[in-house]
Amino acid sequence: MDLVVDDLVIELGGRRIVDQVSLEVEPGRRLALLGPNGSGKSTLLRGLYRLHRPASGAVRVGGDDLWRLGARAAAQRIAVVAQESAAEHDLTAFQVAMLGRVPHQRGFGADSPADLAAAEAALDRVGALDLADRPFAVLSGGEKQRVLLARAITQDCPVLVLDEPTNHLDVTFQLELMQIVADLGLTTVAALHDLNLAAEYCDAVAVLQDGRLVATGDPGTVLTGDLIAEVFAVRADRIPHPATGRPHFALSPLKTPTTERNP
Ligand SMILES: Nc1ncnc2c1ncn2[C@@H]1O[C@H](COP(=O)(O)OP(=O)(O)OP(=O)(O)O)[C@@H](O)[C@H]1O
Repeated sequence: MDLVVDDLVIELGGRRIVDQVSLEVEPGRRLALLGPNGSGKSTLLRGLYRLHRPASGAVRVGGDDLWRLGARAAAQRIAVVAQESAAEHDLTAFQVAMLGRVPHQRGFGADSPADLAAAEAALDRVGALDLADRPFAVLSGGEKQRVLLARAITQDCPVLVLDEPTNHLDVTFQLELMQIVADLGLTTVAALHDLNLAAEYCDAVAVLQDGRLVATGDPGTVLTGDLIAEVFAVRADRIPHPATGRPHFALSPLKTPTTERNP
């Protein structure tokens, strides 16, 4: 299922936070949303999962306007791994994973054996089955992140939105999570801070600066040293990843301390 962002504007507190952004993610492709702190990544993502209504423009999923679809139908199409919300606090990890089934259920107490099996399989897939009976609130940041990914998998949607999914994760699970996401084969948009993870695991990148899209396309084409210097104010020396051949970036300050000390 495709995801189209069409001239989207989101205004909050009287400020334009997302400024006329247009994007298209084809079915099964993965887009990394990049940009400095405060550039509008999370706000744009919230526009994709119906938390912020556009001031103008539209988000279409599978050809349908997100706001015409309604909340339940939208939650059957778009699953989200965002920073945790209060909703999970009194639940066990298993119950959090089960929340993914809610958009597919009618009425209360309708957990079918298939729903329970889906939650169990999702926890297993993210290596969190041993956490199933533990209260979500006491889990570590990385453990919570696994369970929230399990909930998104349980939701069984064609589109997946992730907001900084590798936050809190050790390096092993950062790579594991990106691989799990890639293996799901869903239409995916992920806000990432790590340029190397973006270049390694995503088909395309979109770079935001001050709420505006400054570049979009294939990571190898878009992520030039000049673009990275301009947007992030760091020097990026690009090398092919020794194992995969994908673009890899060695980052350093634009003015290195060595240069300043030894002019
Ligand atoms: N509800 C709100 N009301 C007013 N301003 C907001 C609101 N939410 C976000 N903003 C502002 O919008 C701007 C973009 O914030 P956003 O969280 O989308 O950026 P981001 O790119 O995700 O940043 P980070 O990388 O630091 O997570 C910031 O200046 C922020 O203060």
